Amino acid sequence: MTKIKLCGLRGLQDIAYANKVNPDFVGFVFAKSKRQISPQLAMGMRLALHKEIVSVGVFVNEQIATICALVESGTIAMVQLHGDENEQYIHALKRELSVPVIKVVSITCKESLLPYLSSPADYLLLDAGKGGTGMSFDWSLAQICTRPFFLAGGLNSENLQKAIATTHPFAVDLSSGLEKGGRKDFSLMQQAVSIAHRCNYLSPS
Ligand SMILES: O=C(O)c1ccccc1NCC(=O)[C@H](O)[C@H](O)COP(=O)(O)O
Repeated sequence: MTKIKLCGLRGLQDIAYANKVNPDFVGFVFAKSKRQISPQLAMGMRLALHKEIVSVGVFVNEQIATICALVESGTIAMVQLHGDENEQYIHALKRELSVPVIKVVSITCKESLLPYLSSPADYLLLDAGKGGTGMSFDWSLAQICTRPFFLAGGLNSENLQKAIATTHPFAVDLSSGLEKGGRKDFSLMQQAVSIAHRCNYLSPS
């Protein structure tokens, strides 16, 4: 089984869909974006979400105190850093928190991953660009990733199986590919979870 994160959920309807399709993770975007939600809405969504599903907060160059408040309130149980956060920032965050941290790497060339292979983050997330863009990168560039990673960037139910077979991720992460008319679509969410959970590839550990 490959784990799956459904990112950019924006309201209680999306949570009702997630509870039915049962992903491993859902993502709440707190960064400035068309998918940004408030801490108050996120807390309401967390309360409505099944306990077994992990809620991940997505941030871009956020104040550490803001992230800590969301973890301490129980709104999120994992942190995704989608900006220019360096190792010093991640060490500082990890001194404050005991939840797992994901550092996003934007993959543009063969060398993109190299500086992150020894990152203090618990996981890397390989993406194509600034986040939630629906763009893919060249999956062959994931080959040098010697640690468990999330694969993201332009994934959808058409290309998901091939992406998993090519890169062997710990988990996949989708947002744009789950949307129709800018809103999450139940049947796209259901298809994506079913494909990921049927695939049995493990990333290196
Ligand atoms: O979704 C956004 O708008 C967003 C904005 C700023 C930082 C991150 C953001 N999203 C993160 C994600 O949705 C996923 O981690 C990933 O980038 C999936 O993207 P895609 O499936 O290509 O839409």
